[in-house]
Amino acid sequence: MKYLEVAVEVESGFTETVADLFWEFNTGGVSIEDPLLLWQYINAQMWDAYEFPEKVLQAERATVRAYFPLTADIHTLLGQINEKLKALAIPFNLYFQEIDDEAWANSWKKYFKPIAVGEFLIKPTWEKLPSGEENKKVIEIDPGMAFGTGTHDTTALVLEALPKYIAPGKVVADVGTGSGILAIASALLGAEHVYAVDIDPVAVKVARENVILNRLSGKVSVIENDLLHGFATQVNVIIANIIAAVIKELAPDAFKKLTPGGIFIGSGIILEREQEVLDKLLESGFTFVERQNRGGWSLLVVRKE
Ligand SMILES: C[S@@+](CC[C@H](N)C(=O)[O-])C[C@H]1O[C@@H](n2cnc3c(N)ncnc32)[C@H](O)[C@@H]1O
Repeated sequence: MKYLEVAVEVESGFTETVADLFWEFNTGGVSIEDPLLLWQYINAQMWDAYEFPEKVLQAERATVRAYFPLTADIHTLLGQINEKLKALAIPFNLYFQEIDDEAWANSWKKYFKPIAVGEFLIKPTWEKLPSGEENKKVIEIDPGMAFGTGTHDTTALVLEALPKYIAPGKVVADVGTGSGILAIASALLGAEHVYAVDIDPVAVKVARENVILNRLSGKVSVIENDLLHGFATQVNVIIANIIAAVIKELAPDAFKKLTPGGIFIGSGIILEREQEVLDKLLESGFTFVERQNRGGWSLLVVRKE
């Protein structure tokens, strides 16, 4: 299948804003080339400068790329993206080109390096385990065209929170699993079984491959489904890193599908909508446990008493 790659050049501080705008348009994937961020990792000696093209390291501005299926209404979509970018009132340049999906899958690899988040070390399959990180729980990930390399604040917030809520024996549902990263992390923390659910068949395929890569096929089942509709099993923990509106939609059903004492972890909530999502969770019967904020994103944890 052919895709349209839409590339937007902006100042470093605006990459997440542009990425969020692309997610609003339901892109299948976003990649960010940000020279400032690369230099932060290089200066912290986590990554090596020689691994990145000179052109990217010396670039004055960051580039955010997103991918959309090349369908008949692609020109309308491009027009809408252009209008939304103008409304942000920030300087930008917009480029686009047709690509095949293989090129897209590979575009992630250039900038995805091993990264430590909480107790975990997320490692692309093609990289070696860095020395000094041997005591971390290693998650091998090849994100392909699915969301979830661990570098996004919404994923990192969940990875940091998980050890508090997942103990050996727990049964977990990871709704909106993307690359499967949070389901794999839950299994590594000792969950008895994890149901990893995604509505996107591409994410389901990628998550299944990552589960096999981490030798967790017996512990993680990847299911193509819309949220938890028709899902009959009661679970102890539900994780959902999706977006505010979808978490609100999921809240009443999540309450029903948790056992007493069960925990719901919601992420991907923009800060402006945190209270609205929390209100919906409380209205669904949950009690508040904790909130964490980073980079304009909120993570909410609630319990079914
Ligand atoms: C932001 S990504 C999160 C990926 C990964 N869990 C992480 O934390 O990095 C959200 C995922 O939710 C999935 N999704 C969106 N709406 C959904 C729905 N109604 N049911 C199931 N999955 C959904 C998307 O396909 C996408 O893979």
